Amino acid sequence: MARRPELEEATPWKLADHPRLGKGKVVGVVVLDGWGEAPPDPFNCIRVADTPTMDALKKGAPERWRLIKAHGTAVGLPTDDDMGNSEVGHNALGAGQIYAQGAKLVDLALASGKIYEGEGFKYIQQSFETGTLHLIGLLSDGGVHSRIDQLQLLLKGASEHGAKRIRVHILTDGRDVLDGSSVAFVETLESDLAKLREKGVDARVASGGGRMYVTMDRYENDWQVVKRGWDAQVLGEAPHKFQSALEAVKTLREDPKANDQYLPPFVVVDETGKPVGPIMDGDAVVTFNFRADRMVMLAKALEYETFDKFDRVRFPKIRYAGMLQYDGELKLPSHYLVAPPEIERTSGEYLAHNGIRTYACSETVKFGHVTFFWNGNRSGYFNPNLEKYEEIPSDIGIPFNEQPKMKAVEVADKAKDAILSGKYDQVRVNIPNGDMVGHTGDLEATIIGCKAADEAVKIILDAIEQVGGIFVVTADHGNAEDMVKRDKSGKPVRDKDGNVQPLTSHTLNPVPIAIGGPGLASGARFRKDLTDAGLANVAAIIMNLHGFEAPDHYEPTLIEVSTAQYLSASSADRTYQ
Ligand SMILES: O=C(O)[C@H](O)COP(=O)(O)O
Ligand SMILES: [Mn+2]
Ligand SMILES: [Mn+2]
Repeated sequence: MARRPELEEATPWKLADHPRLGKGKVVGVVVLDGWGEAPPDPFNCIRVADTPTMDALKKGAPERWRLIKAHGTAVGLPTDDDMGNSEVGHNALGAGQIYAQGAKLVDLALASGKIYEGEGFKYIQQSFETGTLHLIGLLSDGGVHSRIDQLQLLLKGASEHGAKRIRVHILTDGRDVLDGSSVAFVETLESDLAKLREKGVDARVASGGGRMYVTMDRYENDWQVVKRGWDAQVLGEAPHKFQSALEAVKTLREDPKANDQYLPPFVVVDETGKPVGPIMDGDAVVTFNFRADRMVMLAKALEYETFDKFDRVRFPKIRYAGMLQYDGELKLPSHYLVAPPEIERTSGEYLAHNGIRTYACSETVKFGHVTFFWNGNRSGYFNPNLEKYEEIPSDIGIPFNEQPKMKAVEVADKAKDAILSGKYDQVRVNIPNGDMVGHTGDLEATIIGCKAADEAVKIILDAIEQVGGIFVVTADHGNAEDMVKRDKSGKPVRDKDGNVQPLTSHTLNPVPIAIGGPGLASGARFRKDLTDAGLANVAAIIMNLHGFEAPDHYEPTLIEVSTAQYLSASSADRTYQ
């Protein structure tokens, strides 16, 4: 969606009072990451897990529980075949509006050719005569952080616009796509690069590694991840050396414990053992991921003159552009190929203008989700006097199936303290387990993670009960509710030995939303219409619960307040209402 400057002028920041819902109640907002709704099934870890709190919300108060869409066009993705993800999910939850997201904007810019006319491309183009163009990013068709078809178009377009020497630095996926799919993606890329070579462009893969071990850390959880990538991409140094990327990925996958997400770093070398593509002075670099969170750290390393997160050894003088600008507040990177969605007038900004005091918390791996993504990809506060964001350090250097409870209870305890403190009107958290453990593909661990997430919800709901507050519990997209690769009819795919393949990715499923708490007016319930509603409708709900009407340009609220002070579920059934 285009920038709408008219909003700045015409729309006041002051929100109208809600005619029926009062002010002054603490509102607890819980986002369960990767918690979708699907029928019971042995591969639905949420249904298998013991989740009494979430079950009570669903069964206890049917007028206050419903499903909302969390994927595809409902969250601004190109098609309804696109699974949801945290960036678009939290953007929609926080912004209350549906914006065409990075994936779509890049598609449009590539299709129209406008990408090559923009400032970002013209900037890197200045290096093409004498330097190399390096493309760094996630190699898959997951559509969450990047897409291989966009990389293919960019390779073609860049060579047609003057790039003579191109080096691709790949990050293998296995998280948004099936583990093991890296080999086929490398084959596709190698074949494209071979075609470019036939046309006289010196194009090769120069380095690689698994996304979770090389480069794609987020929220400064572990800079060593970025350093491993830097050493391979910039310095041409890695523990593994191969003469081609295909040989690299095939060989590294021979290790029985190998996993695309965690492949070790490698560099591609020539016959003499020399790396074929370290990043040098005078080169151009593009990070081709459109999603921000896992590219910001590398962007800082590539762009910031002063940098102390690890020893860069060499800081090449390059022309660097992101596929998008990843951080609107930091203006990072300063050059980019496609303008990001200008997510404006988020609920956080509105509520800050209306005096709402907000506390937000998660553990490191999801901290930016309830702050940065929630606020439309802006870091920092709208009003530091009204907001406090707190981060619980995540475990470092272990896959989350080894610690599936993660910091769920710690995050919930922080939220509880914030709720009981009387200092905040909104207490917002992200509970990561369903998603982070779900991405490991480990069913047993995911079941433990879902139980822990449910316990965290209970801690928060109990605190809300204690202060007479209101809660909203929802999720950003599915993951843990479907953990197996399925055929078109929905049956798990089994190999000849009867084994299934774990599904590590998100899903297309809707997510639940529940409202309640002693502070919620007794006639408040979900409307029966708007059956197609999605995550973007949640911001209006939250504004209502703070006693405000949502602005007209927001997706509509899903709440109505009936005059008959009656809810059909018997209160005996209701643990929370
Ligand atoms: O970055 C990741 O971990 C995955 O690609 C997507 O997961 P998220 O959208 O839940 O962060
Ligand atoms: Mn998520
Ligand atoms: Mn996820």
